[in-house]
Amino acid sequence: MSIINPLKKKLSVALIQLKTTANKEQNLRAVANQIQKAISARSNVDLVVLPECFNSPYSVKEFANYAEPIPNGETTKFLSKQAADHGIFIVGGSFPERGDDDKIYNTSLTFDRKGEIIAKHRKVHLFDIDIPGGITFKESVSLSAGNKATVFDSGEFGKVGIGICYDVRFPELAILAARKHNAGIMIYPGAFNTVTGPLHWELLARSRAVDNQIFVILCSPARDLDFSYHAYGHSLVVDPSGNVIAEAGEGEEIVYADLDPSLLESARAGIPVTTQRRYDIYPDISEASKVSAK
Ligand SMILES: O=C(O)CCC(=O)C(=O)O
Repeated sequence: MSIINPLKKKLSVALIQLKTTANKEQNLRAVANQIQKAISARSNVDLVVLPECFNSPYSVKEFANYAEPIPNGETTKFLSKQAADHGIFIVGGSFPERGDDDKIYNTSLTFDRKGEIIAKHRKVHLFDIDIPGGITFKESVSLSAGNKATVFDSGEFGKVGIGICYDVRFPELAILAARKHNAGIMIYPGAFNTVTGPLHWELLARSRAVDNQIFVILCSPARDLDFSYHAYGHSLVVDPSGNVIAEAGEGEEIVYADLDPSLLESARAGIPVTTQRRYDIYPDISEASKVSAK
């Protein structure tokens, strides 16, 4: 059985883990500086990834105040120009979008080397949790959920799936991207916290990678204890065998990694689950799980 390798060539990525302030212009300036820094440090960077909510505080009270239309808002134009000026792909973290329906979404845009938007993902699973003594957060107070899974075709290095933060807890998005669309990479801008981060951040990234034998990238804001929401940090890259190949600490940092197609090939050749699945005995898992969720 021949191995399908969706990653067409080696891809050099830079994950920008930075602090977010309440000042949007300052946040955008900081992103521009960090992108410049990444490109100067590694001239071969193909793809830059930013964190969830990199231009606004991560707060249900603030999303509406920072929300912008797409594509005519300031942040879209800024990211497009950064991608075109540097000739790189950018997965633009996420920022609050004001939709045509006047609802607010947590949205991630991806740009190609010319600055064109090639993907738009609205977070589909809103972060509504309540852990007594731990953390309570309810994005649905001010955000609406997107209603589609997102995969883009980069052309040069194959297909890539996008999710945002809490989306990583739902294996279905990565399964769809990897198995239906043949994506070799899942990228999740995220902002886990100091309660669920230590428990699940790395575990979930490694799980999605091993489930599908793909690369998984998670990019977080840096931790800022002066802010109400304490992001976990630890932006990371996991290879298709589940190894963490690059990881940040908690502060501001740029994480670099090369995604090497041979790692994907050897993971799939050594443990050939991609060719051993028994679709005859699990023909429609999503129908079955809908029943159990009732
Ligand atoms: O799933 C978690 O524990 C954190 C999720 C989160 O912070 C988010 O979706 O923004």
